[in-house]
Amino acid sequence: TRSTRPQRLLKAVQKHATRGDPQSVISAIDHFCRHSEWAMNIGDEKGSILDSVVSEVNPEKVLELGTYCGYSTVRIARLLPPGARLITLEFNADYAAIARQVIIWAGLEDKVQLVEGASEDWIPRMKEHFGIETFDFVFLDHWKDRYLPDTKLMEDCGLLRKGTVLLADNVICPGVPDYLAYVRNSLSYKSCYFKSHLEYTKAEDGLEKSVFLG
Ligand SMILES: O=C(NCCCCc1cc2cnccc2s1)c1cc(-c2ccc(F)cc2)cc(O)c1O
Ligand SMILES: [Mg+2]
Repeated sequence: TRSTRPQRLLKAVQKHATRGDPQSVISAIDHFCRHSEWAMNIGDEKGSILDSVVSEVNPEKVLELGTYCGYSTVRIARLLPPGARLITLEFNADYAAIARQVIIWAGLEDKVQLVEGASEDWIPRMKEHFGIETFDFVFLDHWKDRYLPDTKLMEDCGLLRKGTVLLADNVICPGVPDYLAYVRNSLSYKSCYFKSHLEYTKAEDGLEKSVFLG
């Protein structure tokens, strides 16, 4: 039967990228998505903003909600200091299988723990299952109607500390209006918007960076 888009994306990585070279994996995926088939990776333009925020935070403990093919996982993990850890949640088992192989091709498997399942099931288990106290950086890129409930769930589970940085993708397209209203109006967050474009297109999109104030 016909291959899936993530399978074709992985083939492009294995054909054009150099094993152990994260930048070549990033470039191969961006080339595939720009010249062959669009896919919902954060992309190179928003990806550069992600890189700058990750470099500024220099996190030890990272949570990514929404792995997809592992593009942003590789972008983040390649910037982490030795000993830092990234936990990434993916709901779709087929996407997770592709992402595992992309992460291995990039040579970043030692920094990344990919977990299959729903955020609402795993967030309450982070402490006892992964020995996590709090996260330094959280990247939200999963179901857009889960950004707000999962942020409140992370607050309630004590997973955020003074200074934890949340970075949310797609705050314009597809859009997360309830989440934006919350982080921009809550006294517990200092929030700012990074205007950009929907991956590989001219449509407006952007990232919202929100610092938890405790
Ligand atoms: O849906 C998007 N991402 C979410 C898929 C995640 C499913 C998961 C749920 C879940 C639950 N628990 C744990 C892990 C996970 S992973 C998405 C969509 C577009 C887009 C698509 C069409 C379009 F015309 C314009 C934009 C662009 C983007 O950048 C996206 O990120
Ligand atoms: Mg996204």
